[in-house]
Amino acid sequence: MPSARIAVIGAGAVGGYFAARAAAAGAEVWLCVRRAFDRLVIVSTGADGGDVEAEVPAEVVTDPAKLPPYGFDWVLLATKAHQIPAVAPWLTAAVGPGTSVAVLQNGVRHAERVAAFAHPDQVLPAVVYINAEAERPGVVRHRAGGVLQVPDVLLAERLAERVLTAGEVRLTEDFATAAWTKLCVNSAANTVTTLTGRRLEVLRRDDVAQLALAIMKEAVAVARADGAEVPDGLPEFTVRRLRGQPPGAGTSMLYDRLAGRRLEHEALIGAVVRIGAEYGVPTPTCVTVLPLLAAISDG
Ligand SMILES: NC(=O)C1=CN([C@@H]2O[C@H](COP(=O)(O)OP(=O)(O)OC[C@H]3O[C@@H](n4cnc5c(N)ncnc54)[C@H](OP(=O)(O)O)[C@@H]3O)[C@@H](O)[C@H]2O)C=CC1
Ligand SMILES: CC(C)(CO)C(=O)C(=O)O
Repeated sequence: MPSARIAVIGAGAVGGYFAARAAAAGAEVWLCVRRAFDRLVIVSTGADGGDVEAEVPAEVVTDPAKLPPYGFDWVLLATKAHQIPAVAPWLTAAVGPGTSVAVLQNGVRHAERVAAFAHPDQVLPAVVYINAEAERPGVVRHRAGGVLQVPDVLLAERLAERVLTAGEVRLTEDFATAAWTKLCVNSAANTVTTLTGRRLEVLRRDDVAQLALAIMKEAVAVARADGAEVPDGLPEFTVRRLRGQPPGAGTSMLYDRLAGRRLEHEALIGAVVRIGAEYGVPTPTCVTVLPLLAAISDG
């Protein structure tokens, strides 16, 4: 008897990695995909520096009508934020009255994104700490991390007990601050890597680090206006930490640029600009770079 039956909608880098963790914890895993693949493989770096591949036991389905009718305990939603409308048929098919929905995405105000599909009591927003890249359908390269930060509510305890492990689900009493803290990081890291077309090593350039700091300082001001208690020194700490990421580590938005896909900029630096405007907090650096991302994304 599996610990839980879960559907992963958005079986890319994040969805693929946490699908693997859920399968390892004994869950029955269904991957809801649009591009079929035979098997999900997680690639990591072994002690000798070579690749280690682990195959994940999971069902792969390409048609929402093919999902089992008996209902899922959990949906792990791990598309990009702007892809949610496109996966509406999957959400409609997979979410029933007894289903909880974990939203594994960057940005803030996660629960609002799935309000059309699930009651707020069924939704668990999650800040994702990982560095992973979907190299092709069914193949995820995991470089670092693998922790979800979630509100300290009953659903979170259930996720830790039945789908993942306690070490992978970190509870916080102030989720808004957690989400904003991560958004401050993404507003800068994802932007400078995507604009330069380079991985996080680009932050070792002092001029690029200065741009990242300017973006993050604006994001911190907006976060605080929105009630988040982001720590002092977050921008400087973040640049130091990102400079130390493993070789090859990029950002989820850079991977989209490299693959010629639409970008997630509106949910990241775009959210800083929009919410800043709501509070009258100026974000001149973010306002300046946002159209560049939009131009890359929309052509
Ligand atoms: N990658 C990372 O290291 C991190 C990412 N995040 C966040 O996690 C979230 C997910 O990012 P990430 O995993 O990198 O993204 P990916 O692009 O790797 O994965 C998204 C997945 O969603 C699938 N998808 C999109 N539209 C559909 C559709 N209509 N039907 C079925 N599947 C669909 C994509 O399929 P297809 O392959 O067909 O496009 C892809 O497999 C984002 O909010 C990101 O910001 C947070 C922390 C780190
Ligand atoms: C922090 C970072 C850059 C790690 O991958 C991330 O969240 C992303 O790639 O979106």
